[in-house]
Amino acid sequence: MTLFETRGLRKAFGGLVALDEPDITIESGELVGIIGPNGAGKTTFFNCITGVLEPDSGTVSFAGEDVTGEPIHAIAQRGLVRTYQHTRELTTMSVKENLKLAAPDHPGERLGQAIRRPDSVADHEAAVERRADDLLEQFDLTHVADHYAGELSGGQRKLLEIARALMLDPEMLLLDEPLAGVNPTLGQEIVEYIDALNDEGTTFLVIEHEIQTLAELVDRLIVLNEGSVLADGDPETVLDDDEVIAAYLGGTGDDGVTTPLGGES
Ligand SMILES: Nc1ncnc2c1ncn2[C@@H]1O[C@H](COP(=O)(O)OP(=O)(O)OP(=O)(O)O)[C@@H](O)[C@H]1O
Repeated sequence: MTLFETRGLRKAFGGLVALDEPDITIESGELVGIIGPNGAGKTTFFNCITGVLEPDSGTVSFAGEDVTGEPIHAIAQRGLVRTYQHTRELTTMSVKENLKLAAPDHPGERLGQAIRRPDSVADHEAAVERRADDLLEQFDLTHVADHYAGELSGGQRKLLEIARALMLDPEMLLLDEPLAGVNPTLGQEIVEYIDALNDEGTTFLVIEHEIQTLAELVDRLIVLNEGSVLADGDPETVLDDDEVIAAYLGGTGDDGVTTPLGGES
C-alpha cells in the first residue's frame, strides 16, 4: 500500500531551483534511503514535505490524504515525523523532560482541560511518563535521564532526537543524517535501532552521507541530483549506475561532506 507520495514538487530560492519535481513514492513498511551530492535538495525535500517550507507547487500525500502546505504539527499528528540534521534538544532541560515535552498535547499546557477532566489528564501524563521511560531504556539513556540534555555527547543527542520523534508514535519517520557526528560504535547501534523499528512496522526515509552504511541498511536507494530523482532502485544497482557515479564525481566536495561511493568499480 502506498503510504507517501510526492508529485510535481517545486521549490525555488530566488533563481535557484532546489526542488525540481522529484516524484517519490514510498510503500508502507519500506526502509528507503536518500542520497545525493551537496546541494542536491535533500533537506529542502524534507522541509517541503513536513511543513517547514511551503513548496511553490506540487503535492504531498500521506496515508491517502493531501497534506501539502499543512503546518509541521498537523503533519506530525498524522504520523509523518522528522528529525533534524542539527539536533533540537533543549540543552538546559533534562533528557527526560525533553522527551516528555515532545509528546503530543503536553498536559501542562492545557490547564482548562486539567480542570474539567482531571482523570483523563492524569492518565495522559502517566502514559507520557511510561512512554518516556520505555524510550530511555530502549535507547540506553536511562542513566542520563536526569542530566541536562546539553551534557550529552553528540551521539547521545542523535539518540535523543530520534527518541523525541518516537514520542509522537510516527507511522513514517524521516531521519536527516542520523549518523553525522556519531562514532562508529554508536552509529552501528543507531542502524540497529532503525532496523528494529522498521521490523516492527515503522516506515523510514533516511538522508545520510554515509552511503555504504545506508546501502546495507535500506531496501531501496533514491538519488537526488539538482532537485530531481536521478536513480531509484535497489542499492547495489543504484550505486553502480554511471550517472550516479558521475553526479558524485561532478560535486565540488570542497567542504569535505560529499562521500565518494567507494569500492564499487
Ligand atoms: N533557505 C534557503 N535559502 C536559499 N537557498 C537555499 C535555502 N535552503 C537551501 N538552499 C539552496 O538549495 C539547494 C539545495 O539545498 P539542500 O540543503 O536542500 O541540499 P542538500 O542535498 O540537503 O545538501 P547537503 O547534503 O549539503 O545537506 C542548495 O543550493 C542550497 O544552497
